[in-house]
Amino acid sequence: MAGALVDVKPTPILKAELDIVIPAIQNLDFLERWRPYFEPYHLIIVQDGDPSRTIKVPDGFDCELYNRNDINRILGPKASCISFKDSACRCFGYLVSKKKYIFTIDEDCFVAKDPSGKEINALEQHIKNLLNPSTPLFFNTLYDPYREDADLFHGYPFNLRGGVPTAVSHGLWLNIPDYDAPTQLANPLERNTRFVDAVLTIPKGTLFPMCDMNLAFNRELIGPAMYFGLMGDGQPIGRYGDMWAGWCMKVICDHLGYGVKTGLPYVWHSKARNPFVNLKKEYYGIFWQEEVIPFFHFAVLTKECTTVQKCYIELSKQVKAKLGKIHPYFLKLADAMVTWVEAWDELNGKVYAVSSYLDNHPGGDKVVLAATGRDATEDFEDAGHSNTARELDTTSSAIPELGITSKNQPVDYLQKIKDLTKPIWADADTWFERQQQEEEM
Ligand SMILES: O=c1ccn([C@@H]2O[C@H](COP(=O)(O)OP(=O)(O)O[C@H]3O[C@@H](CO)[C@H](O)[C@H]3O)[C@@H](O)[C@H]2O)c(=O)[nH]1
Ligand SMILES: [Mn+2]
Repeated sequence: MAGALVDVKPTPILKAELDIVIPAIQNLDFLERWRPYFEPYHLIIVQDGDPSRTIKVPDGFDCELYNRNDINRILGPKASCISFKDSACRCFGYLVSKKKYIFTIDEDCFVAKDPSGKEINALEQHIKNLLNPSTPLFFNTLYDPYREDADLFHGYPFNLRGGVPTAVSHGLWLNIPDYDAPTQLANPLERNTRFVDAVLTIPKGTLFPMCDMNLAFNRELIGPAMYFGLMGDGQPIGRYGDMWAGWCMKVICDHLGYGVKTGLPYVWHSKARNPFVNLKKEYYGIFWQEEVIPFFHFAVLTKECTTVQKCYIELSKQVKAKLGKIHPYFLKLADAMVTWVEAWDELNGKVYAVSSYLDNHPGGDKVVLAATGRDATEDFEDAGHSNTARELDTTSSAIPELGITSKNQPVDYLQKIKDLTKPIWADADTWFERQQQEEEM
């Protein structure tokens, strides 16, 4: 019966709903290794560095490639917000994509194997993570309850068992870990050989160091927050783009009631970079992060922040006011955050956050996501949100803004238990003995 109570959806391939974004400074021969997994998908290659160089992509892949000239042509003056000579440039791919989901991977990451020697289909696991809810509001000690072989533990509140929509799936890496330069210098030969078969929701109110080597997200839910900042050429800092995005994204997910998962899938990270080169890029970040992280811990978004864009603009104001004192760089970064949102809205239109939809469209309206013009009403209801949420009385255990919208959710689960176990009630007193006999045979 494991898993019977928590509906585990089969994993669709989503090839028409997902783009793969890869930042590149060299030929993408690594795609040959991923061909069985990536070939059905559309790739968006963001070529960094000298635009006159040619990046070769193996035949047979459906892809579009953008170099710096393309970025300048498409964004005009707003191109100033896209980093140059840093992997943070990849967020341009999130901007120009028109799909619901994004998977981003580095070109030195390959297919990993699990302890049994079986290849890991990283994309399939990310899709599974994104399509199943997260549990940021109450920690499930058996990890991700929405996996085939797991469920919600005794004592898990029934009115939270529906979980919340998952916005981000943060995968991990075997072999070369994503260490900062000082840690790498102190442990030059350390390799990550530990495969942990778990997916965890990062609890609400907890930040984490997001790594973009093996990352997937729901672009319609959280896309406008996935800006990787001003890194690399012309900037005092580099190699912090993914972490910056992770801190902004997590504060916004916590506010809007979305979940962030980390754990499976693993990829094989093949190359360590020169720690001395990395140290030069990271240097300021190592000191600034000790002040930036408390800033995000205590950042407050008000109830007027009902869309990702509004949250992001509010964060940029707080960055300017509170981090500008650390270094003038943060004043520039705060402006770039606004430019990014303007570029996003210019290319994609506004994307509704779930709770904002409830505020702006009580009962009955369709949920049409302007980013893609897609009617997302069904997803919206599937994710446990219902347009009738506004009609719930406030005495119910429902917490609409946290994505818990159905006051009869506890009844749903209890009713499900009754329905699933009905056959047992017929001969309850002998059922258990029979189970034990069968297990002993
Ligand atoms: O200037 C650059 C450098 C690299 N790229 C592309 O970005 C990825 C990652 O490059 P690389 O593997 O050299 O760098 P790592 O140190 O392993 O990067 C990881 O560490 C963090 C840096 O912020 C981040 O979490 C990971 O990306 C490759 O695809 C390069 O081609 C680039 O575009 N521009
Ligand atoms: Mn790498």
